[in-house]
Amino acid sequence: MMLIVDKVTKSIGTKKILQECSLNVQAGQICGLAGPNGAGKTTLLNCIAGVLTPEAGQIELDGKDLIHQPLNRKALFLISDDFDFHPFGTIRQMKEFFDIFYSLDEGELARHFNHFKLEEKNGIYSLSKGQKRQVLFSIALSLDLRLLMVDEVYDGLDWNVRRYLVRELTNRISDKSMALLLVSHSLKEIKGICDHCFLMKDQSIVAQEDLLENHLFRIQLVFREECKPDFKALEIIRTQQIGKCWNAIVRANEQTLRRVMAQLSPVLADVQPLSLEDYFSLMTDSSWKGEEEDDGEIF
Ligand SMILES: Nc1ncnc2c1ncn2[C@@H]1O[C@H](COP(=O)(O)OP(=O)(O)OP(=O)(O)O)[C@@H](O)[C@H]1O
Repeated sequence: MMLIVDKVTKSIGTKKILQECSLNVQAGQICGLAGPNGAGKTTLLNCIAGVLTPEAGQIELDGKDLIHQPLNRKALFLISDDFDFHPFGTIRQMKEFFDIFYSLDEGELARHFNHFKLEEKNGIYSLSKGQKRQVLFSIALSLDLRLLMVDEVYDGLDWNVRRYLVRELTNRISDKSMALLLVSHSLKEIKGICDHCFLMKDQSIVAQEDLLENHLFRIQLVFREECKPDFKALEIIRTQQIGKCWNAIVRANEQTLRRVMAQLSPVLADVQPLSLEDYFSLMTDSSWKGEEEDDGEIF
């Protein structure tokens, strides 16, 4: 595992923002990080990047401690959604600022600046929000990184810039030397570029999904009488019982699913493939029970 975030806890003032938050990212992965407003996504990125120091937990990149060894952070870069460089500085000064800590590949940087028609002599104040992001992406793409994190990945960027960045970023990770962790509020955007997605809610990661191997289904079963169906052969993610009706979110092969459902012999059965949007909505809906919240008798 390349990035390991293990049980990270962070408070700001008296408020707990992250509570034993854990996630792992492998080299070559493009991971999305989604979740409701205020869930703690930005705080998590800031803890990984060293902008904030957690009070408990471990963060490692390639087995190297990121919390207490700042130099290990040279292998990562965070494009935050509110980066504010000295307003009277120029693009050149911004480049030189990052060059103090990182080693920029000047040729690569010039290629991106040319593409975006960015001139180093220009003042940061003269740039639009999207152009400021273009500068940061150009710098990030010119570094020798293991992990690039982007908060609000497409914020302020037009469709041509997005297409260019998707191409450049996927090229960069194709040799599996690097990974991406991208925060977005749009699951559509996440599905468009990511191969894995984490869902954050209430200060920690509550679900994750492989977007390439997505075999999620929502099943609805109605029985003659109230009962506790035997779902053992299926990987149950969530269940909800309303009288004689059982709803469940399962991860399964469709054939196995249909066989198990036939064995349960309900009066009525419905199977629907589950979209990521629906899955994450259900994971944030407290009327559904997770396996760990059950009394253990059913599964
Ligand atoms: N400096 C701070 N002082 C106090 N509380 C803070 C501070 N920064 C963040 N918080 C709180 O921490 C929680 C998580 O904030 P964070 O910005 O990490 O969430 P987020 O998931 O990125 O949200 P959004 O999707 O709205 O960008 C929020 O409840 C927020 O109010």
